[in-house]
Amino acid sequence: MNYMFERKATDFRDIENQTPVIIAEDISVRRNERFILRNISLVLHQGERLGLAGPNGSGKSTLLKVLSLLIPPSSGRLTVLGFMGDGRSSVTVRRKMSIVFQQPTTLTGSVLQNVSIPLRMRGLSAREATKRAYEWLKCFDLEKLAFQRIHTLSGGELARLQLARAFAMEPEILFLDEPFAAVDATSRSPLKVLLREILAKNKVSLLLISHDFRDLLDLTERTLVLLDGHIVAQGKTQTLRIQSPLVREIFPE
Ligand SMILES: Nc1ncnc2c1ncn2[C@@H]1O[C@H](COP(=O)(O)OP(=O)(O)OP(=O)(O)O)[C@@H](O)[C@H]1O
Repeated sequence: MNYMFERKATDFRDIENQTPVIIAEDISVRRNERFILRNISLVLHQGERLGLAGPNGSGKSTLLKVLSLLIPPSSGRLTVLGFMGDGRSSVTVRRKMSIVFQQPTTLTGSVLQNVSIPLRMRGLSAREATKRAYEWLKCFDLEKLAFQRIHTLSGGELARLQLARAFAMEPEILFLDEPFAAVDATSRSPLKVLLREILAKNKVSLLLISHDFRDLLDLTERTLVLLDGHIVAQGKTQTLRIQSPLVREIFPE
């Protein structure tokens, strides 16, 4: 099968030598006597693009919430950007992360306000926030919609707005949970090309959840596969399906 991006051997950086930005050791999450995540250990390195795959209900979103310090694990150790995930440091650390959720989170108001208001809340002046918001709207081809009301956007436009807002915060870690779910097949490829270009220019570390293994092939270097809350396979995204019959079974194409 031909995927959109052919990787050159030189594309792979020596990620293992980069500084870890997330270290998760033996993380478990239990709800109502049931383990949603069990003994998860992983490392996300600076500038790495890591994919998270798995069937519905395998625990992907829960793991994203733990790693982004939105929910505490029931047990295990978590170090994010050098801080132990102990609650006290979480506000400082969370300011260095952006999260795009499966269900779009928007403010009321205009497209521009949705990008600039969070920047104002981070302490930027009105002028700086508007300038930076415009730059990112332009990057995602949304500047013509800057004054459009948020509820009038199409699903695809909303998806691009979520990404523009996430990048505008200039995060060190970017978490994307199914960011293309509402984007149709025609628009998906150009958006992924754009996203890949932006990621190449930024040092941001990425954790990307997608049901579509092609998204992971197009955008990530390494992928972890979850099944029933366990990591059942991991490795270079390009070779993972070839190497693992289980991954081929979960993602037949
Ligand atoms: N707060 C909670 N209380 C009880 N069960 C929960 C809670 N949060 C998640 N779960 C359960 O944990 C399992 C994993 O959910 P999660 O949303 O992490 O899976 P997922 O892999 O992201 O699924 P999907 O691909 O459908 O988005 C599901 O069975 C879900 O019902």
